[in-house]
Amino acid sequence: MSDNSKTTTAVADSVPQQRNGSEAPLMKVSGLTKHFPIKGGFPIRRTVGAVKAVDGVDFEVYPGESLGLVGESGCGKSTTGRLITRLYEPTAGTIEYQGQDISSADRRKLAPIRSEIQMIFQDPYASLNPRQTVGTIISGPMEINGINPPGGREKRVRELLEIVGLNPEHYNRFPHEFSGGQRQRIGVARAIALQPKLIVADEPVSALDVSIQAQVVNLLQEVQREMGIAFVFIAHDLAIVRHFSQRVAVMYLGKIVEIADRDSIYNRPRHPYTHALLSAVPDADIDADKRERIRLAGDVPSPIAPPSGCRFRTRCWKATEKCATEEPPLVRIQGSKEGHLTACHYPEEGTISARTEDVVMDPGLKALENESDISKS
Ligand SMILES: Nc1ncnc2c1ncn2[C@@H]1O[C@H](COP(=O)(O)OP(=O)(O)OP(=O)(O)O)[C@@H](O)[C@H]1O
Repeated sequence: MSDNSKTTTAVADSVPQQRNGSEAPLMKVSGLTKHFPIKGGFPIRRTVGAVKAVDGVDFEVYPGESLGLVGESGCGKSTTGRLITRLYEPTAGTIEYQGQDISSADRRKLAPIRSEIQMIFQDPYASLNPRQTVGTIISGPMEINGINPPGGREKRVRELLEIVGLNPEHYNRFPHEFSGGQRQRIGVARAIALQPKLIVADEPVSALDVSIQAQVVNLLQEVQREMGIAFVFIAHDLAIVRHFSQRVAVMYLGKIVEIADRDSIYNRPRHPYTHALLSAVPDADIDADKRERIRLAGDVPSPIAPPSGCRFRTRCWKATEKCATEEPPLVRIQGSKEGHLTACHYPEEGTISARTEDVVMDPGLKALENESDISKS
C-alpha cells in the first residue's frame, strides 16, 4: 500500500522557479486558459457550457532550450501550443514574450513577433499548400514579412533546402513529389526561414513512419543546437521527448501536473500521473518481467466538467478526501531539485520503483506501451 499519511510539504518560501540561474525566460506563461464555448438551445443559440481545454497553466521557456509537453490525448497540449503562437486567443492569463505581454496583442502588434515564433505541425501532408512549389512555400514567411536576404529569396531558399537535407535543385517541385519525411523537412525549412527564436513543434514526427522519425528528430535537434532556437516540443511519445527535451512539462486535463529537468522527470517523477505514464514506456535497461506497471483506472474525465480538487484524483490510487476538496498547487516539494515542481498532495517518493501495487490502466495508455506505436490515440 502506498503511504497516504505523507502529504505534500511545499518548500518554504519557494517561488515556483522553473529553472536555475538568473537567465530571463524567452517566454513566460501565467494562468493561461482556453475555454471553448459549447453552444446550445433553439431558436436562440447561447453558451451552455465550455470545454476547459487549458485551465490555468504556468510555464517558462528559456532561450535555446527544448521544453517537452507530454500527456495523454485531449489533455490540452495542442491548444497550449496554439495559444502561445497566438493562433488561438486566450480566454484568460498572460503570455509574455521577451518581457512583452502578447496575450491580447492585435495583428499589428503581433506582426514583428510572428517571425520570431514559428510552428511545425503534425501532418506534413495537410500543412503544405499542394498548389505551391517548395520555393514558394519556404519563401512565404520572407515575403509576408518583406524580408529580402542578401542574394535574394531564391538563394536563401536553396540554402535552407540544403540545411534540412533536401536537394536545392528541387526548388520548383510540388509537395506531392516528396515523401512524408521530406515534407516535414520542408516544414522545418519554412519554420527556420526567418531565424526564429522559438518553434512550437506539435507532434512533429507522430505522422511519420517509425524509420523516418529519428531522422527528423535529429534534424530538429541540429536546428535547436546550431541555430540556438528554443523549442516547445509537443508529443505523447515519452521516448522521443526524452531524446529531444532538456525539460519536460506533464499535462493532465488542462493543467500542468509536473515540470522538471529531464532526469528528474524520467528518473525521479513525483506526480503519480507522471509515474504511471512512465511505467507504460518500455525501458531497454529494465527486464520486462521486473518492470513495474501502473494501470490507471477509468477514462480521462470530460474537460467540460473536470473533477473538483485534483483532476487526477478519479484515477489515482492515492486519492483521499483532501484531493477532492483542495486543488494541489504546482510547487517545489521537499527533496525535489530546484525547478522541479509538482501538483500533488501525496507525491511519490522519487524513485521509479518505489511502489509495487497494481491498479487498472486506461486503454488509452496501452498505446504508450509500444514505443513504435506512434499513432495518435
Ligand atoms: N476548437 C475546439 N473546439 C472545442 N473543443 C476543442 C477544440 N480544440 C480542442 N478541443 C478540446 O479541447 C481538449 C484539449 O484538446 P487538445 O487538442 O489541446 O489536446 P491534446 O493534448 O493536444 O490532444 P491530442 O494529442 O489528441 O491532440 C479536448 O477535449 C478537445 O476535444
